[in-house]
Amino acid sequence: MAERLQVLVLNEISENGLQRLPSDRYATGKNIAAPDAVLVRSADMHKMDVPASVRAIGRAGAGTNNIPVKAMSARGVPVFNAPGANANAVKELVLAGMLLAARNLSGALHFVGGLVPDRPDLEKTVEGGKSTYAGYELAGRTLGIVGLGKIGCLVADAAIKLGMNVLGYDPDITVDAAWSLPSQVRKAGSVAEVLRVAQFVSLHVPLVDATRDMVNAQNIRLMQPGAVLLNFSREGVVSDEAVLTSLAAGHLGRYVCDFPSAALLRNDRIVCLPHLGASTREAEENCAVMVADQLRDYLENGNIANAVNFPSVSMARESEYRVAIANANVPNMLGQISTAMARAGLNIHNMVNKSRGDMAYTLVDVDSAVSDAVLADIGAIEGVLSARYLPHLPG
Ligand SMILES: NC(=O)C1=CN([C@@H]2O[C@H](COP(=O)(O)OP(=O)(O)OC[C@H]3O[C@@H](n4cnc5c(N)ncnc54)[C@H](O)[C@@H]3O)[C@@H](O)[C@H]2O)C=CC1
Ligand SMILES: O=C(O)CCC(=O)C(=O)O
Repeated sequence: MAERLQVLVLNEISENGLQRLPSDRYATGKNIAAPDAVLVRSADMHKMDVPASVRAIGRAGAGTNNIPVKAMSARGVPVFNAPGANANAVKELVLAGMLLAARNLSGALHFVGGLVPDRPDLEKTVEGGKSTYAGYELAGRTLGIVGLGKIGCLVADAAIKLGMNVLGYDPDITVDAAWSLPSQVRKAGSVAEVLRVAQFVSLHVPLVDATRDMVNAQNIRLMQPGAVLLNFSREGVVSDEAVLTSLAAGHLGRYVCDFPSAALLRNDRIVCLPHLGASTREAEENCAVMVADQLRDYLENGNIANAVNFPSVSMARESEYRVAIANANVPNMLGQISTAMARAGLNIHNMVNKSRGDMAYTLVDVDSAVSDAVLADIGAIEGVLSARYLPHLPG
């Protein structure tokens, strides 16, 4: 049996996903010393020395802020994610979050949890206590969404169906996302406008430099008195300090978030969930299957779909002998690569080259086997970040 590809699995990954990596070709597990690839959910890979053997990283989810993407790009290692695969799960939890806030559900549940079962006045206590938890309805209220990607668009659609008014802000909205939005969604021109107008504000952006502290001490003041802020994006997108100050001043009504930092605990106006957004059977399976399929196609065929740091590249196999090269997006790389191949007497059968920002990626199918020496020649070209030989596996 040919040597199996080694996949280090850093978190619990749905079995349905792991099964996409058949055991005759792949070894998967938590204790793999020289992995070819890594499968991860939320584990913080910034704290880890990513072994030199790693050729690809698959994030079974959306956000990649737990992965050192820049360092991986410099090594020619693509980081795959699973766009949209957990979006419905997050959308449903955002709806739950709005209802938790509007109907005072966490306080109400706490009240009921404290009732004494065999007291004869139980019913009276329930009826007497309930007025404390009276709330308001979502229909007719305004929801502002920052980030109209996979999740933001689903939240917008669901909120419209619940009778809410929706406005959204996303300066880089994709054409597909814009097409998917209900026509009733109003376009906002800034985060400030969203904060000013909406009674509920839900954030659905990645954590990057530009979104860090997106809601902060300066702009939280723009929110309507009693408004609800929902953060299912990431810790860091909202300033905890700004939230605590605004809540203490009686300005912000409630904060609902999926990231329970120490500062946010034990505050009855804050609803903290333990990063549960994507924790449904369906989302875990969708993410794991999508990312395992992408990893496998990359490891075996060099094809790339849904990498956050590489262009999408796919070429049907027309030859048994394929070379995959990641290189800096600078002039004359293709010339040097094809010269190295020609020197070795290799005839190019088919080829595709694409770039994205500083990164370029090339697949070359040749008519005969490629030696280690040719691969080393290509790898030695200045600007080549990685070069792999991918002979077609039988089956
Ligand atoms: N709580 C949880 O368990 C989960 C959290 N997430 C978080 O939600 C984020 C969004 O996920 P998806 O919607 O799937 O990603 P996505 O990539 O489909 O959408 C993100 C959107 O944010 C927009 N954006 C980026 N910077 C912006 C800015 N400064 N202002 C306004 N819009 C901006 C982008 O243009 C894009 O349309 C993820 O990056 C992750 O951090 C995602 C899944 C689960
Ligand atoms: O895998 C998880 O549970 C986290 C999901 C998430 O935060 C994401 O997909 O960005």
